[in-house]
Amino acid sequence: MTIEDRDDAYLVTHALAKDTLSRLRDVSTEQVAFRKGLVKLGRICGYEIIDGAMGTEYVPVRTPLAETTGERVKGMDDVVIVNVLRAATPFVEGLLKAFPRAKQGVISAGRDEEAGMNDDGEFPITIDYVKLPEIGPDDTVIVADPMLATGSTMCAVLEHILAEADDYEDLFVLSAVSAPDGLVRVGEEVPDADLLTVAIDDHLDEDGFIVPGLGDAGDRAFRTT
Ligand SMILES: O=P(O)(O)OC[C@H]1O[C@H](OP(=O)(O)OP(=O)(O)O)[C@H](O)[C@@H]1O
Ligand SMILES: O=c1cc[nH]c(=O)[nH]1
Ligand SMILES: [Mg+2]
Repeated sequence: MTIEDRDDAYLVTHALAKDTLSRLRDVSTEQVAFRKGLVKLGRICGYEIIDGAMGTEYVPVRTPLAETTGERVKGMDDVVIVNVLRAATPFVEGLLKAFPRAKQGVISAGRDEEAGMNDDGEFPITIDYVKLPEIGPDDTVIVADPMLATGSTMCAVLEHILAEADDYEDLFVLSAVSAPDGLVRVGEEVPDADLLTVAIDDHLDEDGFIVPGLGDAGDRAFRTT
């Protein structure tokens, strides 16, 4: 397993995850390669969640030659993936390669960049659309957003999810790059969530961007400015 348990989060340490994230960070990686990189990273993270959190059960298998015992991943039909629009869309596309039968939720959330960060390091968040599947006690819920900066978006998103779902098997917050501030904030506000990320970066700049980070993930994937 290539997940490292730290005090503030679980780190996905798979070599391919690090390689893919480094290409995403590169300023010369253009839109198509950036989007494909997010898809790839989502798939790798999905496999890591399967390996680290889901486990297998024994099943009888008949090969062309004999009866034998095989293993099957448990709980693949009890997975909920929440796509935090918009930057998570390619990331979720990759996750769905690992969890093809996942139930899917969508929450459209955006930071009010014009209002800016307040003195507590928080952004006002606008939530425009929420559509979630039914979430039950057997479900592994994965809330995906490639960037966890101040944590304002994720806290607002989790508030909506928890208002509709009070019982689940596991709740993962999955990001590609996290800032220490965001991890602390989400960890304090939703202690029940397991925070999973590929990298924990150094700090936030005065505009609330992760440094070194990878810039604005939504803009780079969707070619907006
Ligand atoms: O932790 P926070 O400080 O809240 O920042 C993280 C959020 O910022 C980005 O979204 P953005 O608001 O840029 O929307 P977009 O996905 O449409 O680009 C990113 O995808 C996160 O949702
Ligand atoms: O660094 C950041 C912070 C928020 N959103 C992004 O896309 N990048
Ligand atoms: Mg953005």
